[in-house]
Amino acid sequence: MSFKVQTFNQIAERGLNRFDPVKYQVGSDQVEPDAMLLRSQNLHDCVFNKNLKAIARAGAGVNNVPVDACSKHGIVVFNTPGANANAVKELVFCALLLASRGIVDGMRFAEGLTDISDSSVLAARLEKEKKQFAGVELYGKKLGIVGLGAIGSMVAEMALALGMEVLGFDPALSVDAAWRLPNQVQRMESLQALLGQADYVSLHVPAIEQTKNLINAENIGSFKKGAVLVNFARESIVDPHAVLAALNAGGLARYVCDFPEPEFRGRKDILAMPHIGASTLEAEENCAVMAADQLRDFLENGNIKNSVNFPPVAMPRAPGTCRLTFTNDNVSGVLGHVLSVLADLQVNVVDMMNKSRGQLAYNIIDMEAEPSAELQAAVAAVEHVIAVRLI
Ligand SMILES: NC(=O)C1=CN([C@@H]2O[C@H](COP(=O)(O)OP(=O)(O)OC[C@H]3O[C@@H](n4cnc5c(N)ncnc54)[C@H](O)[C@@H]3O)[C@@H](O)[C@H]2O)C=CC1
Ligand SMILES: O=C(O)C(=O)COP(=O)(O)O
Repeated sequence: MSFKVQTFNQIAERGLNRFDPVKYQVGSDQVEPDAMLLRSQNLHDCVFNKNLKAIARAGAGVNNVPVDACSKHGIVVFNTPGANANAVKELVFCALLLASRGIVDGMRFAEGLTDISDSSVLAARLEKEKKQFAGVELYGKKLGIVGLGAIGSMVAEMALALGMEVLGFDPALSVDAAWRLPNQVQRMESLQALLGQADYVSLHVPAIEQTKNLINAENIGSFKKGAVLVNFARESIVDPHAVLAALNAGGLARYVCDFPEPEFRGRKDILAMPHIGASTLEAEENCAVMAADQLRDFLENGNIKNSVNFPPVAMPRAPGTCRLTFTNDNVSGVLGHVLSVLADLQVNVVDMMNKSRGQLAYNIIDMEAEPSAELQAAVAAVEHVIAVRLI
């Protein structure tokens, strides 16, 4: 059995090395791939080949992948939850400091004194002027965190360790995420309430329909005067025009983000980085290894871990068996129909598993012996079956 994996973006070597070259052809030039492995590559206009079985996003956000269309074609979409969270957390720490102290302006000023060659004259000038670059401390200030998942919870821990008060808002918080959260985080009942109290607001929500322009012209007036907004989530979550208006009016003091816009250029109150939240050696390796391992287990065994559109499924393989997997619309009777097809072909089932998520159901069936050639086509012909594999 061999597979083709098409890669996009910079995928860490450690992840690529997880693919055994005997079984896998991996690279950006693969055509008709079984799977795709990518970071922020936009796949919304991509035409998927019939052979495509899975897409792995080495990272958290899957807004660059047409997940609904993938589900319709039975394509499993994976991400790597938490694998780059620490990298983002550390850059949020940096963002809080950049927004609070005269770091950028002070360094630019010092660099710009090129006409002074005498170090004691330079030191005297810097001492005289440094009052322009004084700032405030994070200790004792309130940080409001919107979205308390993998990144939000780490940011909360970090802020508490810095002596900040932490307010959190997350109406969709999972039980696992709630367990991870430090109990000093004060739960806010609404975004409005959080915005009204926080000195700093950091956004850590996914880019989905419900979070589009989450910070907008209507609620930007709710921020405390002089507050700082930090966005290392996605550009679509913040309306840039609302932010510019609030900065111009003196409501917001600073906007620090990972998503530059042309209108941001030249402004001292906006610090925009080139989407580097996850760009560390460690995060890139973590994401690539996790994504590659998830793809391998799916391609070789049909197991599914960390998918955003399929249920989690893992079944150990009994020695000497042959595995059938199929995806179907989540309606009654399909599994029974498939089992009767197997019975008609005199196939003995050794073990099986059936799980559903939303509109989709996914099944693994281990069979005693190598089935006859017509089995795959017979299962594919069953009404509501979307995709079938023999592995
Ligand atoms: N700048 C960068 O390089 C990176 C950006 N990201 C972005 O950060 C986002 C969050 O990442 P993770 O924390 O790993 O994801 P996560 O899935 O662990 O956490 C997201 C949290 O947001 C919450 N949420 C959803 N809708 C919400 C709403 N309307 N209001 C408040 N909370 C809401 C969810 O309940 C969940 O707890 C990603 O979706 C991605 O867009 C992630 C990694 C790197
Ligand atoms: O994981 C995420 O959601 C990110 O935004 C990271 O993006 P990247 O992999 O650095 O292109």
